Amino acid sequence: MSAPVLLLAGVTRDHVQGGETVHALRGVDLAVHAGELVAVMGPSGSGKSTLLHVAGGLDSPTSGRVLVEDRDLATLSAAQVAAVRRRSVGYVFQDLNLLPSLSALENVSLPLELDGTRGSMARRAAREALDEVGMGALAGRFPDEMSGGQQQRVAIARALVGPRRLLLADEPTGALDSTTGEEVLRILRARCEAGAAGVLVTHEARHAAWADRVVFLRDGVVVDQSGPAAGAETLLAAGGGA
Ligand SMILES: Nc1ncnc2c1ncn2[C@@H]1O[C@H](COP(=O)(O)OP(=O)(O)OP(=O)(O)O)[C@@H](O)[C@H]1O
Repeated sequence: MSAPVLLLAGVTRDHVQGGETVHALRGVDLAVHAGELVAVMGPSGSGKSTLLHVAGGLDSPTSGRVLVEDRDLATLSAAQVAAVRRRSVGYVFQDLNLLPSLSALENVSLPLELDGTRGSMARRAAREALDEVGMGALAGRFPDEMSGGQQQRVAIARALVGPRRLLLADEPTGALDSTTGEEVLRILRARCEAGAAGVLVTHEARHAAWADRVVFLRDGVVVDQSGPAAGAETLLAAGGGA
């Protein structure tokens, strides 16, 4: 089997808060391969967001190794990690963070332009990403001219734009209605089937059902891993759910 797109090996992350140390991750091992969507579930405070931040180079582990496309982030300079984040990693957060003064097309092309891609090429890639999420016709709209669901799709297009191979989604369906939420998951799933590796943090078993595998965290430890829907339901029934 080829090397995983994302590999966490023995990852710990301690946060110091008010003189106390919180062990947010305590020895997590996780490999996510191309074509795979992995759901991460667990009670509030179990370390899900910390895991996603560490996986995407937004935060550094206290110990252990994080490899993205075979590059060990600990061996890279801050500038090199930033380049990995821009080129290889797409984040979808609940908080959309679209820039209000930019159109959908400009919001999506911005990360590429910041990375030095020529304007015309960046806009072409942005158009493709907007088409992929069914927003091509609204490329000229500004965020306040779009519904919440449309804005979320633009945020996803921004995460997908260019050849990113690792998609990290933290409760990406947020406050969306269930139809729009399902559409977001369908897009993530399709991108994984096209060759990306995805990690989806979710509290909902029916969202985890879109994943190939469910990883269950409790107190910063992976307590179980299983197949899709049935696995998530079983784990929740066992009392792990938030
Ligand atoms: N920057 C920080 N400083 C101090 N403690 C933190 C920080 N970030 C997270 N923590 C703590 O680490 C633990 C794990 O937090 P994390 O946000 O990763 O959990 P989570 O599973 O994503 O929770 P939720 O489902 O509520 O979003 C919690 O105890 C949290 O309070």
